[in-house]
Amino acid sequence: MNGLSSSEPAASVQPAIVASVLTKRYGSGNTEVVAMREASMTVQAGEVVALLGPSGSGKSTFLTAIGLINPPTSGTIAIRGTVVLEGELSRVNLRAFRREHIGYVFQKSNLIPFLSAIENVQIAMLLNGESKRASRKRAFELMDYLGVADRADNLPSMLSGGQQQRVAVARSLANRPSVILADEPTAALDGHRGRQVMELFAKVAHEQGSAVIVVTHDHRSLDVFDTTYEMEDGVIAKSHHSLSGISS
Ligand SMILES: Nc1ncnc2c1ncn2[C@@H]1O[C@H](COP(=O)(O)OP(=O)(O)OP(=O)(O)O)[C@@H](O)[C@H]1O
Repeated sequence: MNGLSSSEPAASVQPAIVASVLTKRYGSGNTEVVAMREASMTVQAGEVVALLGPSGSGKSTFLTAIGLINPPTSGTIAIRGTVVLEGELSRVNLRAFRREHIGYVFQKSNLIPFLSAIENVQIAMLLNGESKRASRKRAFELMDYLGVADRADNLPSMLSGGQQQRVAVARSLANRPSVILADEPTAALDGHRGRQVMELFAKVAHEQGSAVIVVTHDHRSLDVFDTTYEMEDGVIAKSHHSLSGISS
């Protein structure tokens, strides 16, 4: 008996995201701002997390650090068991890693203005080596799911802010990333559409096993999330409210 069996821990047992004691300083001397102070968070595959906090508390700084866009000054970030950043030092090719594993939805949709809505979704897949035909099919399905398929061939400038944001959400899901990060993705949407987008993130997390972190000010949709964190003055803490336990 060689002892190798299916009881061997699978790679998926690793948390999807482990952020450990992240600190971020902007500037120096008189103008120094400490935007994150020893912020830590572990997110499991399939978990959908809300990050709340007042303006300027460091939420975007935290999210862009996890998104490998804005490295922390110190602390480590591991994604699916791989240490990707140690302070500002990258341990992997960040651009390639980001493209393969991370979907990001910004406060503003950041669509490419000279590509149609569907091309904006498709391009994420084309860059990952997907065929034109398969990427167009999936882009259309995602847009249909988000209620913007009828605007597929329009340029972003012809779409409302909310429609642009839904295209951006479709784009973030295109490559079935293991980590999805969204910075106030529903700010431009009405309550109903906003809730739909939050529910979609939860569905993607639960069905595809993606780890999702959503920065939000919208307390009305908090029941959709598995875990809620609050950030204040650069410090992250798990929320005391047990949302699943709210009965009223
Ligand atoms: N590039 C930068 N240079 C200097 N200071 C910055 C920079 N980016 C952010 N900050 C500062 O860091 C702190 C945290 O900002 P951050 O954008 O992360 O907060 P936030 O919680 O996302 O805010 P909001 O909810 O308003 O988007 C703020 O004091 C901000 O002014």
